[in-house]
Amino acid sequence: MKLITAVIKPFRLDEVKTALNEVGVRGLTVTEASGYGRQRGHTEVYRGAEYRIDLVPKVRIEVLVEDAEADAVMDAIVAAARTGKVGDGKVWSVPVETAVRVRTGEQGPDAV
Ligand SMILES: Nc1ncnc2c1ncn2[C@@H]1O[C@H](COP(=O)(O)OP(=O)(O)OP(=O)(O)O)[C@@H](O)[C@H]1O
Repeated sequence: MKLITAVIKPFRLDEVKTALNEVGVRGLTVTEASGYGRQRGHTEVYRGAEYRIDLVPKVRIEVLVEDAEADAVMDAIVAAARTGKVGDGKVWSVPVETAVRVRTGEQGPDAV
């Protein structure tokens, strides 16, 4: 299994959710976040306000997937989140040792 984490612009969330649904993702977690990337010296605009050398509002998406799904899920997030402008975000994945579905006790890929 892999845990895919994406930090994206909040206004792209609906597009990303739709794209994830289309590639068969069954669950996800969304959290409000803030941060900056390497362009911190540049100005980023969010809801008409300019943020410069400050933490810019983002959303973090976490998706637990089977290994075979990981590439397609990452590609879907990148394509749906991209505007081509600074601050579009970042997507990464890490290996996951185990997962458990609380209701049934299923473990491993069956729990995804
Ligand atoms: N190295 C990092 N570690 C953790 N979070 C990061 C990192 N880089 C970026 N982020 C998170 O991703 C958000 C979006 O990053 P951003 O798109 O600005 O990254 P970037 O790689 O500098 O790309 P760009 O040059 O297009 O701005 C940041 O606000 C921050 O929350």
